[in-house]
Amino acid sequence: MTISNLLKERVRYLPYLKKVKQPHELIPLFKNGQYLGWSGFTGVGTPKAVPDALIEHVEKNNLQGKLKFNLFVGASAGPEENKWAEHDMIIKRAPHQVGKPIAKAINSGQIKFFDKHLSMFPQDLMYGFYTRERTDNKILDYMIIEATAIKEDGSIVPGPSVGGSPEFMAVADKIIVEVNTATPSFEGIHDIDMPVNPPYRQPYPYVKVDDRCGVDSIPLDPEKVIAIVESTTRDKVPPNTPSDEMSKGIANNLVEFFRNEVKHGRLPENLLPLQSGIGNIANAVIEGLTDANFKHLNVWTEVLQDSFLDLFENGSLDFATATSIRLTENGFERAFANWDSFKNKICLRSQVVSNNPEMIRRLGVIAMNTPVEVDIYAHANSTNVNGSRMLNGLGGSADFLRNAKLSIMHAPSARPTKVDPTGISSIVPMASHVDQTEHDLDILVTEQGLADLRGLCPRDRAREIIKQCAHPDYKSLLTDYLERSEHYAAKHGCLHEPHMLKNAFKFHTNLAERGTMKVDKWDEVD
Ligand SMILES: CC(=O)SCCNC(=O)CCNC(=O)[C@H](O)C(C)(C)COP(=O)(O)OP(=O)(O)OC[C@H]1O[C@@H](n2cnc3c(N)ncnc32)[C@H](O)[C@@H]1OP(=O)(O)O
Repeated sequence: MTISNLLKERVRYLPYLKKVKQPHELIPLFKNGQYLGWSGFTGVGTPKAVPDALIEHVEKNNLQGKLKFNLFVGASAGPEENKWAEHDMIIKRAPHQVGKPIAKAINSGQIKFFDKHLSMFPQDLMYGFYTRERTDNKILDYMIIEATAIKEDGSIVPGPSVGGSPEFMAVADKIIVEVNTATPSFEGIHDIDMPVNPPYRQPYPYVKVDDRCGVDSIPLDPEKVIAIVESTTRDKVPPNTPSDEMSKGIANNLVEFFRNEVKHGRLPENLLPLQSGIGNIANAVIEGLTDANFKHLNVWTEVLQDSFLDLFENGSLDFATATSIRLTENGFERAFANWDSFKNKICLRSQVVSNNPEMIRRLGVIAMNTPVEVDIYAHANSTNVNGSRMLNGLGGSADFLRNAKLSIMHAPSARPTKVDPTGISSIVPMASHVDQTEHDLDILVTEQGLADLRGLCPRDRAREIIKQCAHPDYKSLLTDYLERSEHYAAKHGCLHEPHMLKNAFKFHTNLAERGTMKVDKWDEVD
């Protein structure tokens, strides 16, 4: 078959050129029930050509629900996994996903999804934890990895994400490489630690965000590679919602807090390495830091979103390391336009390193993530609306929030429903699902204010959260809940973290029944 010049330029290990195939030629390899690993993290660096060819095959032959896979990706995979969900092609999925179709398939029970700390998922997969039911001793049947180049020794240069690819490749029976010739080569920006299982694992030696001690491509046994496919589709990340008064309010409160920490000597003037989560609010908070005039900032995070480009461009940010650069199309254009200077200021690592508790604690990272809700005692829900509807998954939020020097959660104080513009309070009496505990969180911030929870007992914490962070529509309701709970608990000798269990989820049941968390009255307790 003809091989494009672009592909020949990118594939520098010549024996692979004999393995170049069209995606549809690979269809017979795929059988119902197989275990697949994909590269990618937060919708970038994922394979596209082979997953798309499989969708076409399923559509053409009416195989929906008959050709299904156990699918593992470092984090979310973008439009392809959503199309697979729509075509009922996924049996099991882990550890994180984003998109309405896949969330719908999970919440309808069609896909068996489990979410796991992103620092742990790849190693646990390697341990064979998730394939215990297999009788053939295999872990992954195929790993499909997107590369932006292949070096002379056959090793793989990933694109804008590393994610779990090193571990997935290590345990894959066979590997299919999609070489993306539409995106520039990312050669030189990766620093990859190859997986080693206990008892032989060594400490990660990084003491600064820009340290490099790994390799710049993923080595592999070339015999495992069964096909090279050219891919000509770029990653497509939807635009972020522009920041508004609410997100600017959150950012301002945070900036004031950081300045005060610097003033009191608890943070250096250039702060400490920042981690910022995913989503619109996280993006807007980083936007807010752009105007704050901090200098020589550093970033140790898992995902870089567009707003980090502004921090680089205005000279506030010296260096950023992550496992994924999840830029919008416009963001990638901006990055590629200044690629030569940009690529020296970033480094992409595998997710077991970017999210590693050892590194996060050693570097004193400042972690900032968005919850679904936080309760008055600072237990936070990052994943399940009303305790049961999965949004995206835990992701790396707990990797960072458990181990950071400062663990910060930021959220709007209220969100709208169809019937009430402030129908959902982000502060609730009891979290309907807990991902981050009271033992993890230091700071909670909304556009209303910032609650510093360090060293406070649960009841003081509750008063601080209600006073500083709750929306005015909910302050008196939450105070009423707290005071009634204290009255009830005093009688029963359980005043440490008082609750009225009968009423603890009244906000949530009211929301389900009436579209608002504004409770009319509490159930009697004695
Ligand atoms: C890859 C990584 O792991 S990055 C590291 C951090 N990772 C995480 O924190 C993972 C968990 N967190 C998340 O997935 C996100 O931060 C979220 C979903 C909690 C918030 O995302 P944002 O985009 O900032 O907030 P936003 O307010 O737009 O909410 C997103 C959706 O969740 C819904 N939602 C959020 N909170 C609630 C709530 N309490 N009740 C009902 N719906 C809610 C919103 O209505 C919105 O739904 P829509 O998409 O249908 O409009």
